[in-house]
Amino acid sequence: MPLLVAHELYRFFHIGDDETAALRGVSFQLAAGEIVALTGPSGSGKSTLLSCLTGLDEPDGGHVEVSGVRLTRRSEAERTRIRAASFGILLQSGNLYGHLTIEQNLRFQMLLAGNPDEERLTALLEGVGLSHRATAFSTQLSGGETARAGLAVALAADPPILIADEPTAEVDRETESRLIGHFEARREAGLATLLATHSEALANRADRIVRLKDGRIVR
Ligand SMILES: Nc1ncnc2c1ncn2[C@@H]1O[C@H](COP(=O)(O)OP(=O)(O)OP(=O)(O)O)[C@@H](O)[C@H]1O
Repeated sequence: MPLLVAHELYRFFHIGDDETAALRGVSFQLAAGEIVALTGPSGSGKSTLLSCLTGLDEPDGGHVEVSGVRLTRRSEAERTRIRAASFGILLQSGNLYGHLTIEQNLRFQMLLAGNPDEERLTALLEGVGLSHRATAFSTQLSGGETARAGLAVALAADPPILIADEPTAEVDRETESRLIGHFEARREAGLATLLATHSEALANRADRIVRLKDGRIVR
């Protein structure tokens, strides 16, 4: 059974009299042990799709299932519960609490998941190359460091599904290949990973590429 299923998702945004159809009937599946790259031009609907898949946003039509459980059209509290149990999420910004240090952010995420583990915390920091910045606050990090710290937080609870929006947007080649190593380790462990990316290097390492254009999947 696929871990994540989207059935015919539609999402419209209105600003004044203008309507943007950000998603126009997107159906999609993600299986355990799979890395899928979501690509498409700027404005094609990638971030909107990720928000709907994780229940951070509600689609106007269609629905999402996570491990066979409907996520769409539930209360905020229920969506939050399902999201916490199933997803690690890396957004383009806002992944870290600014008043906590990087290691405190990680520890907090592990506590929320009910699984504090100092060894894992150390390994995660090492894995994203931030051991030396463990006690820094997010406001003290560069763009690339912020992205890597956000990824460590998203990975902290070993989520069955990792959803990452542009995870390698601000990192150098070496760091990008290190992050790809993390995604491949998740595949080996039978975990699912969905990455929205403009990086060809990253997309080419995925098992499958799903392309969006004008809110639709193009084959
Ligand atoms: N909250 C919003 N209000 C109005 N329009 C929105 C909103 N969010 C997204 N849109 C519009 O929906 C369309 C899809 O946007 P989305 O951010 O999903 O694209 P994207 O493929 O992730 O782009 P990028 O690669 O630049 O991040 C765009 O036309 C965007 O302007």
